[in-house]
Amino acid sequence: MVGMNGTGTHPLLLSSCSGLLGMGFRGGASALAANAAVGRPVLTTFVKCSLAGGLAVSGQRGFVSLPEGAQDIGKIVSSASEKLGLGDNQFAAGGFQLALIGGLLAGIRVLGSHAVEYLKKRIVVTAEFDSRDESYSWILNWLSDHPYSKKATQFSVSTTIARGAQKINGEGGDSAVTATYYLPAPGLHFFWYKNRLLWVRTLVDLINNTFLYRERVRPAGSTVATSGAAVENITISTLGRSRELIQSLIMEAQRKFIDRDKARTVIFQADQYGAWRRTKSRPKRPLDTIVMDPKLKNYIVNDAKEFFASESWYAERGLPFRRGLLLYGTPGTGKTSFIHALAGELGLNIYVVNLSSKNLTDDTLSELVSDTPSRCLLLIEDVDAAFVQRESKDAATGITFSGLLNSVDGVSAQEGRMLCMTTNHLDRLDEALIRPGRVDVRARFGKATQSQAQELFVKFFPHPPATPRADDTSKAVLGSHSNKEQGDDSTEESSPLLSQRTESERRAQDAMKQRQTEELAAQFASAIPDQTFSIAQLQGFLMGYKKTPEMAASHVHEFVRQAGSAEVSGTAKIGYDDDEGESKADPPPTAPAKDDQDKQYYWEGSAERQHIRDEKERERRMSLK
Ligand SMILES: Nc1ncnc2c1ncn2[C@@H]1O[C@H](COP(=O)(O)OP(=O)(O)OP(=O)(O)O)[C@@H](O)[C@H]1O
Repeated sequence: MVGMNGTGTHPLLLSSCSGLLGMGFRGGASALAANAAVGRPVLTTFVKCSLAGGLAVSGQRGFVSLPEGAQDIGKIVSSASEKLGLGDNQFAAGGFQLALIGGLLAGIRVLGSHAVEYLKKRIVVTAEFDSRDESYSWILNWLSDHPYSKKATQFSVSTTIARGAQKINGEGGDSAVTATYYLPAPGLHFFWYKNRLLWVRTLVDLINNTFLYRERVRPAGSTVATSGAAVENITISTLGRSRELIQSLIMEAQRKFIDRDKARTVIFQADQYGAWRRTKSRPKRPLDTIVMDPKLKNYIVNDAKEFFASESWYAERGLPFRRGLLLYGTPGTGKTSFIHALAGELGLNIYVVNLSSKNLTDDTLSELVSDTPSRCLLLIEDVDAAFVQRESKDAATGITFSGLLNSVDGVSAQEGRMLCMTTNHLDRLDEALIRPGRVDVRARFGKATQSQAQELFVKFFPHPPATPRADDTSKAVLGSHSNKEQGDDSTEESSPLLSQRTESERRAQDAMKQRQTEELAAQFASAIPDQTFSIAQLQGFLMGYKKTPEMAASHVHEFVRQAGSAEVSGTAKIGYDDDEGESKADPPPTAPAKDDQDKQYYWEGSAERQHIRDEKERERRMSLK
């Protein structure tokens, strides 16, 4: 293509060299800068410019034969250089020409990319989702449900739906199998939504500079310490100028995500970076699974409901829209369980602060509290754990008592949240922490009364529902079919009668079982000394007899005699419950001597224990059959 001249000096080389020297250097530099700005390999552009410049000049001077357009450019460029008086100086002229052409091309390129951007904005609607925002989870969840993700040949498998550093671990699966999400693999994906073509893409990985379409950028303002949390972006685009389609997609995704959590209580905890992290979600715990004084239960629930419904009442009086609840009492009496049930009843999520965390400082605590959503339960468990009165219990705890007070009701504290604190030692708390305004309701959770023990038993062994089961109805229908097949004409009339009889028999059976359970519950409760055992202890005992209420009722004396020994209940705990708290029980009549306790397995070899174990073993074998 490129011709050679007879003088031995290659004009193209001459032109390129002169481009680097003299005036051309500046032009080349600006071309380089322009090209760097558009993100293209600079060297390639430089070579292209040099070639074009060289070719144009060479064409003008007759060294090579060039297409007409290029020759015209060459003519314009050389006439311009002649006008500037550079015609005689081959180096200067070549450099000038190169700079002019390079600049021209770079200008065209920049203009071109701006034009493309402009056109894109005019004809493409794009929504961007950042993994630091909750909307990112909506979109991932939506994408994982979209038929495209189920059919895509390139897909990612995940047991989490990530939101920044937050993971939603395997929720939705049963206990044995973790839930799995299928997501389109990183890259560009096209799919249909409401008969319109959409495309989703994640952007270039800036850290590794690889072509992954996945953008990982350091969160704005983050320090090196927080750089572990990479940020990802997803964009969804469609042709057109109306945002309606994408907005409806976002709303659908949001609804789906919220529906997914509707029957669950989501629990957030502070991570080491001082940000809330979604740790788990649980099915909502019904309030009636909590065994406690019904008056107290209703009082707290109604108080909380009233609080969340009276935002304007607080605003009118200039009062901070906050409420504090303190639950105190012996371990295992249901304080935490009640807060979970309360959150379920109110449809709120729980944000848990662990005051003993070494990463927590006054600043992070204050940030965390102000970052809670406007409606939530903020839970501080074992609030006595970090402080004894005003003194920090553990030097490693990064918060001070005044930091805690400021966080819970300082100016930056979020409005609309209910602060729930639990403690086993009310007496260890500083009055300032629990003064009215910070704590509005105090509730004591005591050990089980006899009637609570009875209630627990009935709840633990629920009597079967009195409604007909689906399989029985189908059995009746099946019966009518098989009789028909056998040519029995009377079946059509007798089938409803049959099902009616089955139904009334079942009701009678259910009623009998219910009576039996209640009798056993009464028997169980009568053996339990009042306010001696926590519900958790009683529940632990019942766990040993999950399917045999009769045995639970008959062995309860043993349990009481051994003062709540978990061995009797079949759990792993060994020895006596050493809760000195509020126990009003007399020392257990057959309590072993201290020496025996030290041996731990003092009951080994006892004939009675052996009998119980044999019975349990027999039961276990029966259940396996
Ligand atoms: N009043 C109760 N009603 C129903 N279940 C209860 C009750 N009290 C305790 N339990 C059961 O006992 C276990 C422990 O309860 P929970 O953690 O709520 O007690 P807690 O008072 O918060 O204890 P701690 O002070 O040690 O944190 C849970 O499995 C819970 O279901």
